[in-house]
Amino acid sequence: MSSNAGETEARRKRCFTTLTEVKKTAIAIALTWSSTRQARALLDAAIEAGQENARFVGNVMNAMDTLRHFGSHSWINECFMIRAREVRDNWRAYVLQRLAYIAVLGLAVALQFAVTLLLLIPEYHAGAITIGDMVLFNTLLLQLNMPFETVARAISDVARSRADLIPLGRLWAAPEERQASHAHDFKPSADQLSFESIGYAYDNGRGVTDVSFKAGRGGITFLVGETGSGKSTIFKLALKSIEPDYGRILVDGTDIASVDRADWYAAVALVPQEVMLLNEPLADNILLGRPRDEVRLRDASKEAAILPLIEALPEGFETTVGERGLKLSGGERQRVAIARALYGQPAILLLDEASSALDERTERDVMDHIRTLAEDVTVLAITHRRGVISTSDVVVDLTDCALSVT
Ligand SMILES: Nc1ncnc2c1ncn2[C@@H]1O[C@H](COP(=O)(O)OP(=O)(O)OP(=O)(O)O)[C@@H](O)[C@H]1O
Repeated sequence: MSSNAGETEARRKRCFTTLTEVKKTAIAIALTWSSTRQARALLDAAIEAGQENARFVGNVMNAMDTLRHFGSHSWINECFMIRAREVRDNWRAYVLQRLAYIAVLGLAVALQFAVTLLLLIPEYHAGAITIGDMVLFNTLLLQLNMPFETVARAISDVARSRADLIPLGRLWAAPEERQASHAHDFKPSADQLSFESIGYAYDNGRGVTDVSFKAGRGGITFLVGETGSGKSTIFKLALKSIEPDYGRILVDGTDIASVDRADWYAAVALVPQEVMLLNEPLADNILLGRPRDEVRLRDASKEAAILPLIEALPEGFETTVGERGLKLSGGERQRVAIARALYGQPAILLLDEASSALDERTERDVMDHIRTLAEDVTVLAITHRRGVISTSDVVVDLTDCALSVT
C-alpha cells in the first residue's frame, strides 16, 4: 500500500517536472521568437547606421581637400557627430534589448533549475534518479553562461565600433597645414594673378619649368597643352597645395607665399574635375556648412545653370543627391560644384575641366555665365576642348612648358 503511494507520488512529481519543462520550453520559444524579431529590427538599424556612417566617412576622406578648402570643418564635424551618435544609439538599443531578453531567459532558466533541483534531490536520495541525471543539470547550469557570453560579445562590438571611429576623429582634429610665417589679413582687389618664372619638380623630376603668365578679369584665362604639360601642377601651385621651387606667384603684387592659407581659400574657389558630393540635400552640398543665404544660394545656382533643374524637383534644394551624387548626371554634379564655388563669391575662380561632363549646349550656357562673371572675377580654367574658348579669352599654352600666350 505504502509502496503504491510512493510510486504514485513519484509519478506525480515526474508529471509535474515534465509539465514544468514543457511549459518552460513553450515560454522560452515564444519569448525567443518575439525577442529575436525585435532584435533583428534593431540590429538591422544598427548595421544600416554603421554602414551609412562608413560611407559618409569614406566620402569625407575622399573629399578632405574640398572640405578644407571651403572651411567646412565644423559642419562636417557636426554631421560626423550626428551619425556617430546615431550608430551608438542604435547599438545601445540593440544591446539593451538583448540584455533584457537574456535577463528574462536567465531568470527563467535559474528558476526552472531551482524548482527541478528541489524536486529531484529527494528522488536522488530515494534512489529514483542517478548521478548521470545530476550531470545533466550541471550541463544546464553551464548553458546559463551562454547568454552572458553573447552580451560580452555585443559589448565588445560596440567598443570596437567606437574604437574604429576615434582614429578618424583624431585625424580630422589634427592640425592642418603650416601657415605662412608672416601671414596678414589679405583681400585681393584687382585679383590679378601673375606667375613669374615658376618652376616646380616632383620627386620623380617631372613638373613645370619657367612658367610665366598673367590672368586677370575681362575674360577667361585658359590653360591648354598636351597631357602632362603641367596644367594641374599650375592649379596646385595656385591653390598653395605645393610651393614653387623657384619663381613667384603674385596676386595684386603680393606673393601668395605670404598670404594666410585661410585668407587665400576665402578668396579662391576651385571646381575640380572629380566632383565630391555627400548624400545630403542639394543645399547642403552647395553650402558645405557655410551660413545659408537664400538669395546667394539661388544666384549661385542660377549662374551655374542648375536652378531650373533644382526648382523642378518636388523637394527643391532639400532633395538629397544619393550616394556620391548618383541621383544626378555627371553634368548636374559639375553644375552643383560650380554653384558651390560661386556661392562663396570668390575673387579668383579655378575651373579644372569643369564643364567637360556637360553636353555642348549646357557647356556653352555655363561658360557664357562664367564669362559674364569674369568681368568681376579672375577665372583660370583648364580645358582640353578648344571649342569652349572665345575671342575675349586668354590662352596660355603649356606644351613642353614652352609658354606662349595668344
Ligand atoms: N604627384 C605627382 N608625382 C610625380 N609626378 C607628377 C605628379 N603629378 C604630376 N606629375 C608629373 O608632372 C607633370 C605635369 O603633370 P600635370 O598633372 O600637371 O599635367 P597636366 O597637363 O595637368 O596633365 P593632364 O592634361 O593629363 O591632366 C607630368 O609629367 C606628370 O607625370
